[in-house]
Amino acid sequence: MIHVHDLYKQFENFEAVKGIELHIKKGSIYGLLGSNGAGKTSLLKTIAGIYKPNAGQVLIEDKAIFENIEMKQRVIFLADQLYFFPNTTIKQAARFHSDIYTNWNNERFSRLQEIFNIDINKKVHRLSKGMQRQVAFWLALSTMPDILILDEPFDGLDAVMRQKIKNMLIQDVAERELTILISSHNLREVEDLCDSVGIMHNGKLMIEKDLDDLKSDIHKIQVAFKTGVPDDFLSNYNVLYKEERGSVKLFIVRGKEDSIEHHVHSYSPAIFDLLPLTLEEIFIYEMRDVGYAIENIVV
Ligand SMILES: Nc1ncnc2c1ncn2[C@@H]1O[C@H](COP(=O)(O)OP(=O)(O)OP(=O)(O)O)[C@@H](O)[C@H]1O
Repeated sequence: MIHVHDLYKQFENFEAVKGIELHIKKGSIYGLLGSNGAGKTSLLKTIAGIYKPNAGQVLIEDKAIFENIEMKQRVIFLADQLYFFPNTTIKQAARFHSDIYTNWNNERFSRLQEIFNIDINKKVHRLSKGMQRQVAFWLALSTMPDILILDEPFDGLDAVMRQKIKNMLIQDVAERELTILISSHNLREVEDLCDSVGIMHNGKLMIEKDLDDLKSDIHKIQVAFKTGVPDDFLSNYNVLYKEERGSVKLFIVRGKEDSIEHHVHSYSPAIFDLLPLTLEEIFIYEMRDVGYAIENIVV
């Protein structure tokens, strides 16, 4: 559905997005992760057709999105910093959206009011930060988009509202094949929602994988041997990290569970545990692998 091909976005002399290839299937939820300043927002805004690419292409259903009014009807971008016209009430904002978006669904807007439970005559800028975010989702979902592009979407929402909104998103994906691209630093949220993830660093996409594949491809090993670690232990594996915890050694290794288990057992360890990593741990070790590590800083 979304194809990004060799995409570059430059601000004056600074290249924020450098040759990105990205493919998102219809009806999937894609999580874009990355370090601060990696270029995620720049990429999202270019995919949403807000920024013009300096080179490369963003194709949605094989058509370029930039200045494509028809396509923009079907794509909603929710920015990390929301903007509403000054002094606008929710009702006025809804009317504005209904004038712009031809698929606007008034019935849905009314039904969602029961969930968000905010008086539509209230001025949006007088609402709390979390309530403004609720209004943004309320309006976005009422336009019946085919693609939702979300930049730090859950920022400011309480836990109950976050779950409600996630359920609504999942329902739209299941029922009408909504496609979602979401960037968040809350990796637990991404882990819950997404079926594919991409990790960006310094303007480039380092990894793009199904979440299940990503998780089945990297493991934590805790192991101890009676007579120290054998010399060639894990020599055929890509070890991302190792640490000694007394006699127990910890390794973060790329590889499938079966292969690692078979390999480690062949050395008859005294203690052996093989554990999956959370997305947060995978992110930290993958970033460490490209030189973006947590330092032991003493202040
Ligand atoms: N409008 C702009 N003009 C100039 N430079 C910009 C502009 N927008 C972004 N940049 C630069 O591009 C780089 C990437 O910024 P971007 O906001 O895309 O990163 P990000 O991955 O979303 O970061 P974060 O996780 O911190 O929100 C940064 O160095 C930023 O200073």
